[in-house]
Formats: sequence, C-alpha cells, structure tokens
Amino acid sequence: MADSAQAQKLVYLVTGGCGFLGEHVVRMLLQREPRLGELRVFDLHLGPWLEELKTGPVRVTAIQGDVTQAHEVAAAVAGAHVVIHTAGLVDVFGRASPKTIHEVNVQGTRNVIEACVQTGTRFLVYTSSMEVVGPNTKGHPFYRGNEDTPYEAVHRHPYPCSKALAEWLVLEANGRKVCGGLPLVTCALRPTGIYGEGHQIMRDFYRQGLRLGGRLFRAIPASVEHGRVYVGNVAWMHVLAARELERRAARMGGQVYFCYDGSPYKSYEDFNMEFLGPCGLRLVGTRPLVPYWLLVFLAALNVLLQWLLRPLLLYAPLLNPYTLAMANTTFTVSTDKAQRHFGYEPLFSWEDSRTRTILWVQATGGSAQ
Ligand SMILES: NC(=O)C1=CN([C@@H]2O[C@H](COP(=O)(O)OP(=O)(O)OC[C@H]3O[C@@H](n4cnc5c(N)ncnc54)[C@H](O)[C@@H]3O)[C@@H](O)[C@H]2O)C=CC1
Ligand SMILES: CC(C)CCC[C@@H](C)[C@H]1CC[C@H]2[C@@H]3[C@H](O)CC4=CC(=O)CC[C@]4(C)[C@H]3CC[C@]12C
Repeated sequence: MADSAQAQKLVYLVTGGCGFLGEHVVRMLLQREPRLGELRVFDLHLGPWLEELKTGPVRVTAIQGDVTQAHEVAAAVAGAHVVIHTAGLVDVFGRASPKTIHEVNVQGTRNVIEACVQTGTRFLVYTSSMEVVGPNTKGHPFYRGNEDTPYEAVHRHPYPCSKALAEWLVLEANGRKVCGGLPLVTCALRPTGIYGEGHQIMRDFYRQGLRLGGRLFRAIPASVEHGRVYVGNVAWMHVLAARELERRAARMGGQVYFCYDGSPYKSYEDFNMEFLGPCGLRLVGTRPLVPYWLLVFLAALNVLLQWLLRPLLLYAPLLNPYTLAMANTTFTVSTDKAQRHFGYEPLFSWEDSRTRTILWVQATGGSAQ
C-alpha cells in the first residue's frame, strides 16, 4: 500500500456493511476514497440497495456471511488491504441472548483479527462504542469528557461488556505480525449515540408520537445530556481513519477515538425533537411527566413481562432498567483527538445533519420501509 499509493488500487472490506452505519460507510468509501479498487460488503443480511452500486466504476462484491464463522471471515478478508469492522449485534433490549451477543461481538471480532493475521491484511478499523466507557452501572456522569478522562468503566450488561472486550482484542492485536511479517495496525472508533438516515429507534419514536396524536411525553429531565453524533460524520471518520492508518501507523496504531461532530449537547428526548418537531410532533412537559420511581418500576415490570412471555413471544420494549439508566445519565464527549491524530473534521455541519435527518424521517417515518 505504501510507495505506489497513487497508482495502486486498494481492496476494502466492510463487515456489517448493510447495517445502519455500515451502509453509510460503504457509500462514503465509494464517494471519498479515490484509491478504492474493490469494495467487499460482508453482512449476515445483504440489502437490495447493493445492486445499484454494482454498476459504478468500483467493483462492489456482496458477501453474505457470518462473522462468527471463522472460515467465512477468512475467505472475505483474504486479499483485502483494509478491514472496517462494523458488524455487531446492537441489542440493549433483551432481544438476543447474552451468549449470542458475545459470539457475534467478541468471537466475531476475534475471527476478523485472526483472518487479518492469517491472510496478511495489515489495517483494521473497529467500530467500538461510547458504551465501552459508560455510562457505568453507578450512573456517574461523564460530562464533556475525552479519551483520557478518568472514569470508572464498570459494566454488567452483555452489550457494553462485549464491546469492551472486543475493543480490547482489537487494540491488543496492534503490532502483531501478519502473514508476510509486517505488523498489523489497528484502531477503535467509539461513536456516541448515532443518528441520521436509517436510524430505526428515531423512526420508532416518530411512529409512537403519531399513534399518540402527534405528542411524546417527557420522561427524562432536560438537564441530562446525552452525546449524539451524525451517521455521515461517523462514516467519514471511519473512512479517514482507514486511509490514514498506514501513513500515521506509529501515532494511530492501538489508539481509541471518540466519534464527535458539531451536534448540540441535549437530553436524549430534546435532541430527538430537533428532527421530530419539524415532522409535526410535540414533546409535552418541560419536566418529566412521570415520577422517576414510576419509570424505574415500569422498567422492572418490563423485565418481568419479558421473562414471563418469553415462551410465547418476544416482548422487548424500549424501556428497561438499562435503557432508562442510559437515557438518565449524562454522557457527553468533548475532544479533538481524531483531529490531532489524523486530521478529522466533520464533513457535515449540524445544520446539514439535521436537515438530512428530518428529510429522511419525513420520507420514511410513516411508511413501512
Ligand atoms: N447505533 C448506535 O448508536 C451505535 C452503534 N455502534 C456500533 O456500530 C456498529 C454498527 O451498528 P449499527 O449500524 O447501529 O447496527 P446495525 O444493526 O444497523 O448494523 C449491524 C450490522 O451487522 C450485521 N451483523 C450482525 N450480526 C452479524 C454476523 N453474525 N455476521 C455478519 N454481520 C452481522 C447486521 O446484519 C447489520 O447489518 C456496531 O458494531 C455497534 O456496536 C456504536 C455506537 C453507537
Ligand atoms: C423514555 C425512555 C427511557 C427513553 C429510552 C431511550 C433509549 C432507547 C436510548 C437512550 C440511549 C440510547 C443508547 C445510547 O445512545 C448509546 C448506544 C450506543 C451503542 O453502541 C448502541 C446503541 C445505544 C445503546 C443506544 C440505544 C438506545 C438508547 C438506550
């Protein structure tokens, strides 16, 4: 990848390339990576939209596969110069078992690392999460923190536990010799709550608001800040990190970076209203309408109902003790590490990000898409 960089065309692999973030990474690579020769999109479920990309100048190869299957991962990685590993099981609602979450997020990541080592792929960017840091089980606030801010990262929930372990595996693999003798260079990007086109939870809130006659009811105090970042900027950060990993290996290798942009610091609900407001919804109440103890009770009740109903159906509402704690604990990031280490600047302003998201909610929010 080094000296003949101008001439050489590169092979990229994006795992989870058909997910919410993955699709944006795929499209961003096609738009913004001039050295791209082949783009491999690996996912358990391939999206029909991939077909339209196959007519462009870059070869797009769709690979239906499972990251938990080492041989499938190795076959997809073989011959790739760079891997962007975004595939993951994002579940904080109790839909999947802890074992499945561990298999996909931890064993899947282990398989990606081993495939890089075996096949000689040297550059690996991993999509980690803010949840690797917090909020922790004690509900300590993380206020405008950066990658060096001391924080007691204590988790019990399977999702953050799996992301923390996977991130550790990726960082630990930095410097390992890959086939051919050169060192593997890895880094991990930690998005806060991602929003933008394709964000299912945003659409769920929109639909719920429509069902409630155009209203949502405030549950969390406006003073609790929750970090959010636009999906286009998260994708751009991945593309840039992947591009710069070789040139700046000594600086970036083994590092973690929070994903950030100019999105405002707000509570989870107030932030959502930036998009849902212009789509006709109203957030009722300047203070929470339901006392916190009642939310705690309802969240616990949901856990019980989930357990009781499990033999009959999957009951997995948004509210549970974990999501309540997430929404109710301040966790915001203020950093410039990615700018200092690899020249990251957000590609989309807050105004652009907001407009794009509103247009998407308006276009698809009410439909079955
Ligand atoms: N959505 C968010 O707010 C945040 C997400 N992240 C991380 O970003 C990454 C992408 O998340 P999203 O796009 O939101 O989720 P998503 O669920 O939309 O995308 C994940 C993709 O991975 C694929 N996948 C799942 N299991 C797989 C397997 N066994 N083999 C192959 N592919 C598999 C899914 O089919 C899906 O296309 C995940 O690693 C997640 O942990 C990190 C921070 C915030
Ligand atoms: C009124 C209710 C209490 C509001 C519930 C909101 C929750 C569903 C969401 C609040 C915070 C979200 C999480 C957060 O943005 C961080 C995340 C990082 C990830 O890596 C994956 C997604 C998520 C866990 C995200 C999920 C939804 C919330 C819990």
